[in-house]
Amino acid sequence: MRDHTKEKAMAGPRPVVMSGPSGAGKSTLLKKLLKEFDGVFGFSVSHYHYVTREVMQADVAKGEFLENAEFSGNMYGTSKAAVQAVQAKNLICILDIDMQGVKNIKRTDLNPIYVSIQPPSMETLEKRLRDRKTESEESLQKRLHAAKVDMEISKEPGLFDVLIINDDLDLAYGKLKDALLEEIQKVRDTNNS
Ligand SMILES: Nc1ncnc2c1ncn2[C@@H]1O[C@H](COP(=O)(O)OP(=O)(O)OP(=O)(O)O)[C@@H](O)[C@H]1O
Repeated sequence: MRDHTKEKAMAGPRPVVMSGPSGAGKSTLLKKLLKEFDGVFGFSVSHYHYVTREVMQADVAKGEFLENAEFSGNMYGTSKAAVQAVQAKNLICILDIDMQGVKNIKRTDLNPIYVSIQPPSMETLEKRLRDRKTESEESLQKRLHAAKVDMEISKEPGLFDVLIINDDLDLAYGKLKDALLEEIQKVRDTNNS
């Protein structure tokens, strides 16, 4: 059998997908994580691409992008190469992506840990989004609708490795840490060796 140990070591730590509806608490949990584990996590640079539309579209078609979107006529995306660059620095790359992004990344060989952050209920989600005071009524309704869809799809067996209901923040954070502990330890071990 071929020995893949070396290749894996060179690839670096597994990335982490953090998905879930807007307002579920992804940023809140991430902030805690970054505060507790300094120098362990990294972010892929989501860049505007100064390439022609044709080049970008070809890359998207080849599956080089995990996410791509278009804002005011510009195309942008998170590329696989950007994630690998973070891994090469021995950092756990955090990918805050939506369901479409999750499906795209499944088609790559990046092998992330898939985490879904979910609100305890639609009512709680609505309250949190309203209290956050970041949305207009229209955008709030849009997010609530998208959340319903997201909550349903997330239950699909095998789609996520861990599904965390963010009710009590400290409990949810504990679960997130448990899911990532092995990878965090690897980063630390590599740094200390
Ligand atoms: N466990 C919790 N209990 C109570 N409030 C919470 C909890 N987790 C997060 N919140 C609050 O809910 C709101 C939404 O959380 P947050 O902004 O982290 O969500 P998000 O998933 O990152 O949303 P978006 O995708 O829109 O950025 C925030 O105001 C946050 O302070």
